[in-house]
Amino acid sequence: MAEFVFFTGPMDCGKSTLALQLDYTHNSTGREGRLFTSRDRAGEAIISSRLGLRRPAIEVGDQLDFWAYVVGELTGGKRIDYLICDEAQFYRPGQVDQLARIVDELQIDVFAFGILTDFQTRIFPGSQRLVELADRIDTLQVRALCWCGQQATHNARTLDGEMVTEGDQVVVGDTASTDPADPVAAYEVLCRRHHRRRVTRAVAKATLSDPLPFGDGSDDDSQLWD
Ligand SMILES: Nc1ncnc2c1ncn2[C@@H]1O[C@H](COP(=O)(O)OP(=O)(O)O)[C@@H](O)[C@H]1O
Ligand SMILES: Cc1cn([C@H]2C[C@H](O)[C@@H](COP(=O)(O)O)O2)c(=O)[nH]c1=O
Repeated sequence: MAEFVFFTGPMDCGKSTLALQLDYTHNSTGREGRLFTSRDRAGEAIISSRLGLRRPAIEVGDQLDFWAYVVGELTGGKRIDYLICDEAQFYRPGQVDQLARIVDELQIDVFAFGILTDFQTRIFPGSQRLVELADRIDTLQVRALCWCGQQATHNARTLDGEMVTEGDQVVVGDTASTDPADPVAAYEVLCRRHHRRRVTRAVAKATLSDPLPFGDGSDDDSQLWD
């Protein structure tokens, strides 16, 4: 029975790495897959992981019809056993419906990877549809950490180290970007408490005399309430 799985977690938790690992594992057993992505930081039509792995992929623009693409390949005599779909938060909900149809009617596994929520803690429309339709939602096991040492569950967009609260939902960017000349937006993963209080690593460093990176820290930032 084919499966529709949504692998999710905050930025920088290893989703793209797992996507490429799954492709490698399935492909090495003789299965044929197709890789898709949307607006990867490394550029168009590429899946890149921070561990250095990179693979060419099909870029998912708004017009891409997964169903038509797969049916076209199959009727052209090609074989497809699975799809790897990275940055799936950027897919249109209708495209996620197409993926579910591919699983059910063509018996092709679909493995989708993406973040759930944006910098304002709102769910991306594509991720919402994935939550609604996937057979299984798998939260990644490599837990990204907030600067305080708690599990990072939220994605903050930053400017000069401070959290930004207004802006477009989609702005491609990276958690490692510290270069102000870097064209991509900067992001930082935080626990809910520090996302709510807008306490990024830089703010904590500037405000707290002794930020405790892995202590309990329960009241250390009480002065940082707005
Ligand atoms: N130099 C490194 N050495 C070991 N692991 C690394 C290194 N750089 C990144 N990682 C791992 O890769 C993860 C990010 O992987 P990536 O696939 O790019 O994440 P995502 O797609 O979820 O944003 C980090 O959480 C960390 O575990
Ligand atoms: C929170 C948030 C993120 N994005 C972008 C930033 C990155 O380009 C991707 C996430 O990639 P990753 O492989 O999971 O690190 O999403 C965005 O456009 N808007 C946001 O609010």
